[in-house]
Amino acid sequence: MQGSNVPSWVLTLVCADRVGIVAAVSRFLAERGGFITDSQQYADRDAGRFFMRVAFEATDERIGTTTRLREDFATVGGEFGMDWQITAAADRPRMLIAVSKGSHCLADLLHRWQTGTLAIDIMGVVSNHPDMRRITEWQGIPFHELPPNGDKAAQEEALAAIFERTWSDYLILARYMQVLSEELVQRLEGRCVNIHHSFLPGFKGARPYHRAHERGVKLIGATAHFVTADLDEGPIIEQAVERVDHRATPEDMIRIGRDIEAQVLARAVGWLADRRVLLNGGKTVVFR
Ligand SMILES: Nc1nc2c(c(=O)[nH]1)N[C@@H](CN(C=O)c1ccc(C(=O)N[C@@H](CCC(=O)O)C(=O)O)cc1)CN2
Repeated sequence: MQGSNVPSWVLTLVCADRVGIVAAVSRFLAERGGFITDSQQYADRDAGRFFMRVAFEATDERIGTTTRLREDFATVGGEFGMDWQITAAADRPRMLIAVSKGSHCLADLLHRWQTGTLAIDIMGVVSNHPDMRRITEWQGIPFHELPPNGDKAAQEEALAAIFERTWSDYLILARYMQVLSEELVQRLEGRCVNIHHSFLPGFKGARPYHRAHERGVKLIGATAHFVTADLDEGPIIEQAVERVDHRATPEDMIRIGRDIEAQVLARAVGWLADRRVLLNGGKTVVFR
């Protein structure tokens, strides 16, 4: 089998670390003519946990279908107590995007999706303001305006209902400026990612650029992280910084920060789409 339409898959796994994991995985694939195109692994010695991502493709019919692969791999997974996934490389994750009034991260994601450089399906955009309706519907994507601020329960119930109704895999907070309740965060555990406009752990919460300016920092940045109930404390997926100096006003920092935020969030979403991000307690393993 040759060429780009060769059936291909990504296997990711996390399990207690021990001898023989890589051998078992590679034997499983070799027995079925699985051709490994990329393999990365990491042993967290402190946690005693092993992480692995293997991209592989079929060389003949022996490998079968995705369903058959999953049925067969369950034996290996069970033997090692793995938390594993096998996903067809062509399967694009379904993303629901949340935004408030800032367009820069949403516009960047929409452009990358529209130009095919971000392999995701955008199921819709939800917002607590009407401002982003035009840019969203212009791309032919459904826009959902949530109940107004102040009725958090109604707002969150509507958001959760859209997430479930669209069978979304991830909720991307692309500058969505409402703090999600613990109940909603638990409902979306490991499936909700936020872009915070600072280089965490510095300047959590609101108005980070003004506080950074007040502090006189020389670097500003942005952080993409999984969302937990604790504001801006979730496992970090990606970060980046830019140099600033004494002449930079808060407005300059906000302007410089927009580009950093958009790039960091797009990289994080791209790695999620490629199944390159694994949770490791309060941290992540990212097989770039
Ligand atoms: N449970 C969580 N929810 C959210 C997180 C998070 O980490 N955990 N990140 C935020 C995004 N964010 C910073 O990145 C952020 C958003 C909002 C606020 C805030 O203080 N909001 C005020 C209202 C502001 C407004 O209406 O404009 C509030 O909710 O009272 C701080 C940080 C997204 N949600």
